[in-house]
Amino acid sequence: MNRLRDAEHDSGAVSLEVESLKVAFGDKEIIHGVSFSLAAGERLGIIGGSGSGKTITALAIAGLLPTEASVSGSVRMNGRELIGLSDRDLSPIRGERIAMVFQEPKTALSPFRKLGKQMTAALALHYRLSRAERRDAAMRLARQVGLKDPERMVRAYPHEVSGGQRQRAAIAAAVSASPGLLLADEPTSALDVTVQRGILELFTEITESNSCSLICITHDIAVVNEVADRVLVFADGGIVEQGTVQEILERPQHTITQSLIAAAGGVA
Ligand SMILES: Nc1ncnc2c1ncn2[C@@H]1O[C@H](COP(=O)(O)OP(=O)(O)OP(=O)(O)O)[C@@H](O)[C@H]1O
Repeated sequence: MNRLRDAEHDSGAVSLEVESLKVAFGDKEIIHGVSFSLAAGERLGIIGGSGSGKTITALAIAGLLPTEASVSGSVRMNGRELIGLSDRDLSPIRGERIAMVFQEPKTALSPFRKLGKQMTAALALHYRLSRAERRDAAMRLARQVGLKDPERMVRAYPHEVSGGQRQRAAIAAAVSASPGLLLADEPTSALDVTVQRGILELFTEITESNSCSLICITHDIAVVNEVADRVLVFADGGIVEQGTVQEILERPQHTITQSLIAAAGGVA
């Protein structure tokens, strides 16, 4: 297990500097020159209505845009420019340092593989693990993400557990190789309200214990209030407002922000 511990020590939250980021599909520009920064260890919320460009911005940072997209501007991770790097140079940087969690863990997890295998897939890719090492790692991850009865969980298939348990397993898979940045896109939208809070608390715990930065995309300002220090408000492919969560909740300037707060039933 020492190699796994080394991997953990090798970790560290990453910082981002995004400047004049533009994304276009053909001649249609979708993201119109977005600039923001993320300090190492910071938790940033990105809110905005449907189609405002939140997901495309996150995918551009993670280098996961479809090939037909064209990107310009600058994304520096820990000071290193990522835009313009070849796929070969980019994939180890982005692949190992950034992990994503999506809305529906059913799509992130294969229905045919046991959760323990899936939680440790990224680790197994980087390290030659014995069966016992991999099992230990799965149990450790299951405990870390608060999966009760980890023995059963690591042997279960996704359809045998609840939606909240699946999302915990997906989070375990995402953080297993100690990323420096976790990008979560609507991570609680598919879950019952009762399990949402537990998952949001898990994000806070995990970013602290793993020394990891967080970008959480959501249309729900109550989610931002739970997990983020600072928030960007997106509309029409650009940032219309940004500030600390408290500033945005107490003094929203833009009508979009005001309507997102109203939609959440006021300040959570
Ligand atoms: N592959 C694509 N080709 C062309 N346009 C695209 C493509 N993917 C996304 N878009 C467009 O980019 C815009 C921004 O989409 P994006 O998914 O970033 O919005 P979003 O803010 O995440 O919204 P939602 O909350 O609905 O997911 C939308 O108008 C969408 O139609």
